[in-house]
Amino acid sequence: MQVFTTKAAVRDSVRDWRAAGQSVALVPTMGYLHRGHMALVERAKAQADRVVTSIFVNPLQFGPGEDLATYPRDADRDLAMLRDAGVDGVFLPSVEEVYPPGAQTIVETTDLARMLIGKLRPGHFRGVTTVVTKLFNIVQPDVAVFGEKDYQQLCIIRQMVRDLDMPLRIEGVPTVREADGLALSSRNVRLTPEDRAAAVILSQSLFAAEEMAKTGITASRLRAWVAANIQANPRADLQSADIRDAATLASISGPLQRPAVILLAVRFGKVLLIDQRVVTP
Ligand SMILES: Nc1ncnc2c1ncn2[C@@H]1O[C@H](COP(=O)(O)OP(=O)(O)OP(=O)(O)O)[C@@H](O)[C@H]1O
Ligand SMILES: CC(C)(CO)[C@@H](O)C(=O)[O-]
Ligand code: BAL
Repeated sequence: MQVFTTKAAVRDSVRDWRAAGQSVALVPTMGYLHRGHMALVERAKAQADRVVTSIFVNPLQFGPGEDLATYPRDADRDLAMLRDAGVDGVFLPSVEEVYPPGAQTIVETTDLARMLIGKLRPGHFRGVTTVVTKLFNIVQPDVAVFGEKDYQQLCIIRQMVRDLDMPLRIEGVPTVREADGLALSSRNVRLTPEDRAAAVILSQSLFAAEEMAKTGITASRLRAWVAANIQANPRADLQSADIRDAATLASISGPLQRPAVILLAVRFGKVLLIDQRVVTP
């Protein structure tokens, strides 16, 4: 496995692979890897001859007062996991390598980036789409793999690729969960034991809502039930609970007619957890 710290180094290797007729998949991450990330790597391996994983905690997607400084990091452990998984290259750049002084250009989807998590974290998705565009341009993959856990992020990236005619395919991978249902997330390690136990309320609410969706309940009632179920837990500080069209993220309120996605953002102490579930009528 090669570890690249510069854009030039990753480009050189990708050029050699391409010259040998090989296809390339990219798995962008912020590191502190877990089984969810490894599911993305497995999907990438099934989609291309070569797999590059990037590890970069992107300052541009963190707002003032967010957890950039305390975001969990362990590059050695990450590299060992990626080597064991048979990844070909890891792009592990410094902030200066990605953002040389004087950069001015941003990439932004308009409507999709302002709703939901975009309201809770203003500017967050502009940081994501800007860095993801840069990663796509640096690595030039045939396919890039993202998790459905960050559902809005996945929708925004698909929209960006369509809107800007980016020449690659986007693959989404279902959320990998702990045995009790909690979605794996790098931030889970920052939960206190009490909050870790309480955090199961997200997936429990989503799984219950999935069953309720089959009974003809309206979208507004389902949203209200999920919100109330989470608010009944004294440790959970509900930030948002929404039900949207699964394909477009448009608001819905009446009887469910198409697949819908329930999107949750809940704070436990200082830790913001998100989760989602697509439900079908
Ligand atoms: N439990 C999971 N199952 C599948 N994919 C996941 C899971 N968790 C994260 N991913 C995906 O991994 C990629 C990198 O995400 P990231 O490095 O931010 O990890 P994370 O665990 O979501 O961290 P955090 O939510 O704490 O920022 C994203 O495409 C994300 O959707
Ligand atoms: C896609 C991403 C790697 C961009 O920094 C990040 O938002 C993430 O880890 O989901
Ligand atoms: N997985 C999304 C990255 C972030 O929370 O900033």
